[in-house]
Amino acid sequence: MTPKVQVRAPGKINLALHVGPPRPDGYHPLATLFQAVSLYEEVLAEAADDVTLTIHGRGADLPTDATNLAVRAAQLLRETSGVERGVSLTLTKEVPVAGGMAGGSADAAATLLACDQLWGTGLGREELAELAGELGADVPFALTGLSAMGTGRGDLLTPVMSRGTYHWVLAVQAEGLSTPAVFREFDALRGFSPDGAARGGGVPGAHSGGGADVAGADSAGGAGEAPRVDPALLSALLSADPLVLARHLSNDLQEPALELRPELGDVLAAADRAGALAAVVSGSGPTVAALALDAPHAASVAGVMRAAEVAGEILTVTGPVPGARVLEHVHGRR
Ligand SMILES: C[C@@](CO)(OP(=O)(O)O)[C@H](O)COP(=O)(O)OP(=O)(O)OC[C@H]1O[C@@H](n2ccc(N)nc2=O)[C@H](O)[C@@H]1O
Ligand SMILES: Nc1ncnc2c1ncn2[C@@H]1O[C@H](COP(=O)(O)OP(=O)(O)O)[C@@H](O)[C@H]1O
Repeated sequence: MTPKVQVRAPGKINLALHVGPPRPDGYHPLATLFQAVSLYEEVLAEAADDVTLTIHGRGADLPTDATNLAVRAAQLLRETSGVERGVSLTLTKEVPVAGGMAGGSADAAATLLACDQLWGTGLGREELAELAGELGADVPFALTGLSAMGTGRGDLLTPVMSRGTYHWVLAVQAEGLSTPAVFREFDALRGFSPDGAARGGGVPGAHSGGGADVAGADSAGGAGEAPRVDPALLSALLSADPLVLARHLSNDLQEPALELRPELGDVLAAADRAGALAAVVSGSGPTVAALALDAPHAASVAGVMRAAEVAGEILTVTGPVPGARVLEHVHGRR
């Protein structure tokens, strides 16, 4: 039997996303609170001579060449570990493409773990996390999952304690939004030039320093401050009470996403009318995450939002869930 490894990795939503002005390398310092949710990417890695990729589920029109994040992950691990074998990758995608839920990052994380196991490279989770950070700002979080604060480019992770399970209704759009385009719109709205210099005067939201951390009580992303996660959000996650969490959802990229996709205003309004506790654009959008009290409430909110026809699809998910996990490992022989 051909050796094979099956891994799954979750998508994420950002409960809070504070963004600073661009650094000289074009990246923006972030302070974000990630929650991994129960929408998964599955990667089946089978022993082969070359690196190849087949895609099922969403994203059947994504490239399968070396520009695909899953292929890049396999190539990077091969180069780093000196392995000369190949892998046949089969990707089954549930996470919306370019939806602000880091599906491509989950593909990369799942592929790193699957190939690491298949090839027996013996790299530890820490070394895999380093490679993950090279592939994209969101990739390290897809490895670890659960709840974490991301700083730097979003790739420096601090695990965060969270109690209970939160129920979300996701409004998924048929057409994604480009992450770089949303960051560019953010810069334009705040008067930042792409190299980090402020063009205009008052620039609420952040300054040009690279740091980001947990804020003092009322300084989450305040003027002249590095972007920060509000400690009240961390406390809310310990409360296990969705009514408390609902008061702390925020996203600095929501305004630029709405600028580029004004229809998202209708989605947020529909979530409100449907009785969601709160709703926020996830990451760079266009997926909107609406928080519910519990599973029956989420089903009811989803029903009303579906009837409002504001999104291509309405899904219900829960979070937090664990990061990339091996589902099956067949050692076999070739
Ligand atoms: C915005 C966020 C929030 O979680 O999520 P998504 O909406 O993409 O899921 C992330 O920061 C996205 O992370 P990821 O999608 O891995 O980003 P990368 O591939 O590293 O970068 C794509 C592009 O986004 C911009 N970018 C990304 C991260 C960051 N801290 N500053 C940036 O300016 C840059 O233009 C970069 O070239
Ligand atoms: N395996 C992959 N899955 C999804 N997108 C990928 C993949 N590899 C490369 N990409 C590119 O990354 C872009 C955004 O990726 P994705 O993670 O789906 O969204 P987001 O960054 O909004 O969370 C896609 O539009 C596509 O161009």
